[in-house]
Amino acid sequence: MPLLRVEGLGIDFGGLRAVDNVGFQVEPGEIVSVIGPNGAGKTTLFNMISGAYQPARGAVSLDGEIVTGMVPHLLARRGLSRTFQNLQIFQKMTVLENVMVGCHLQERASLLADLFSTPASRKRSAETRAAALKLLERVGLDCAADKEASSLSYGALKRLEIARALALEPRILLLDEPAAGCNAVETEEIDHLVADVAKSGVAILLVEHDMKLVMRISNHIVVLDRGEKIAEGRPGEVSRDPKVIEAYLGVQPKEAGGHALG
Ligand SMILES: Nc1ncnc2c1ncn2[C@@H]1O[C@H](COP(=O)(O)OP(=O)(O)OP(=O)(O)O)[C@@H](O)[C@H]1O
Repeated sequence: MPLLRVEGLGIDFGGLRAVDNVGFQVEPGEIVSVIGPNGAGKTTLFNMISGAYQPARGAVSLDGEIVTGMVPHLLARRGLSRTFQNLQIFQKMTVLENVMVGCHLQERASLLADLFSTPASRKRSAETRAAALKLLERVGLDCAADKEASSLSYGALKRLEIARALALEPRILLLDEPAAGCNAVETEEIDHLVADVAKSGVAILLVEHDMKLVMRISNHIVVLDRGEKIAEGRPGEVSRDPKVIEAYLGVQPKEAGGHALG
C-alpha cells in the first residue's frame, strides 16, 4: 500500500477547471516532484492534498485511510506536513524558538500547562529544546540557534522552514518551491537536505521550478499542464516526453532538440 495515494483529484474556480482528474502515489522514502508550466495547477494540487482547499472531486489517502479535505493540523497528526512558498517563519523569534513551536505542536502538550512550570513541564521543555537543537543540526543551523530568525540569509530561512516541518515528525513532507529565490550554493544545500530526509524514510512531495534540482533528486515526476496530468515517470523518461516538451516550450520536440528540461 502506498503511503500517499491521490486519485481523480479536481477543483474548479468559477468556470476554470484548475485541477482535473489528477492521480499518483508516493512510497516511503521516495522523492516525487510535481512540475508543469506556470498556471498548470501545481500549487492548487498541493493545497488540496495538504487540506488548505476542499477538492470538488477525487480522494486523498494516507496509508489506506481516506483523508480528503481533512484540516492541516489533523493531517499533521497523521504524518503529513508541508512548507510554504511564502515562508511561515516567526521573524522576531530565535531560530531555536521557531523549531520549538513546531515541536510543541507535535507533542500536543499544553503550552498553558508549561506556564505553571511544574517539574514535569520543565523536563518536557528541556526535551523539546534538545529535540529542536537536533533538528537544527540536521539542517545545518545549530550554530545559529540563538540568533533572531530575521538575521538569517534567505537560503538558511528555507532550511529553517524545513526544520519546522520536520518537528512534526512527518511520514510525508510536502515542499512548496524549497529552492525558490536561492542562489546556486543555497540550492545545493537544499538538495542535500531533501535527499538526506528522504534517506531517513520520509517521503517527499515537491513542487519546484528549478529543473536541474528536480531532475537530480526526484525518483518520480508528475507533469501537469492546464490542470491535467500529461505525463509521469522517471526524470529521464519525462524530460524526453514529447507532450512535456510541447507543454513547456509550446513547440514540437524536433524544434526543441529532443528535450526541454534541465
Ligand atoms: N484562489 C484562486 N481563485 C481563482 N483562480 C485560481 C486560484 N488559485 C489558482 N487559480 C487559477 O488556477 C490555475 C492554477 O493555478 P496554480 O497556482 O495552482 O498553478 P501553478 O502551477 O502553481 O502555477 P505557478 O507555477 O505559476 O505557481 C491558474 O489558472 C490560476 O490562475
